[in-house]
Amino acid sequence: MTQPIYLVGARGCGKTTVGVALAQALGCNFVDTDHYLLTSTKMSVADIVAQEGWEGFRRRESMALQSVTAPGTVIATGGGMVLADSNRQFMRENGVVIYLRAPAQILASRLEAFPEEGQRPTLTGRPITDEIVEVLAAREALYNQAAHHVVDATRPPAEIVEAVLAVLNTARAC
Ligand SMILES: Nc1ncnc2c1ncn2[C@@H]1O[C@H](COP(=O)(O)OP(=O)(O)OP(=O)(O)O)[C@@H](O)[C@H]1O
Ligand SMILES: O=C(O)C1=C[C@@H](O)[C@@H](O)[C@H](O)C1
Ligand SMILES: [Mg+2]
Repeated sequence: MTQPIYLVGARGCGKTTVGVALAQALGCNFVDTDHYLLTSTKMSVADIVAQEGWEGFRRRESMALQSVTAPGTVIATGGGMVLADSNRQFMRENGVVIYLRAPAQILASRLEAFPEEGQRPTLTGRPITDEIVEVLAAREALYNQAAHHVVDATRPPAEIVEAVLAVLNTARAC
């Protein structure tokens, strides 16, 4: 597999968790756009949003997407990467896009257990469960539009990796 693999989906669907394991299984590199921004700006998502607003963060994450795109790489994107048409188009044209889909209730329980507020500042000002329902309703169509493949992300990470490998239908080496 030489084309980049982009993992998309809502906060808590497991893009980072599954991405690390998938890259290991494929013998690929792994990058995460949120982590890339954290290390390149030395600011958390909350810091960037406080200084530049969500608009500034979205601009930076679109640039990060282009910077991290490389052959033989599994790329965990931020939950809002699909919001920009240009990002969806870029991912579809430059690699294989996998939507890790899970219902709001499961996402909320994962995020309540590990909120990581610095990297996941509130998007709506509402409690996590309400926010996830609202955000998923607004974005589900965009995740589906972006994706070449949709994978059930409610199972344990190792099973999700196997499901992704099955849809990729490819040798496990870059
Ligand atoms: N398949 C899974 N089963 C159970 N827990 C999971 C699974 N995938 C991820 N988690 C847990 O859910 C939390 C969020 O996972 P992760 O950070 O990978 O999500 P993400 O999609 O990268 O979120 P974000 O969009 O905020 O970056 C973590 O605490 C992780 O351990
Ligand atoms: O769903 C979102 O809009 C976000 C998800 C995270 O991955 C971060 O990219 C950031 O907190 C925004
Ligand atoms: Mg992540």
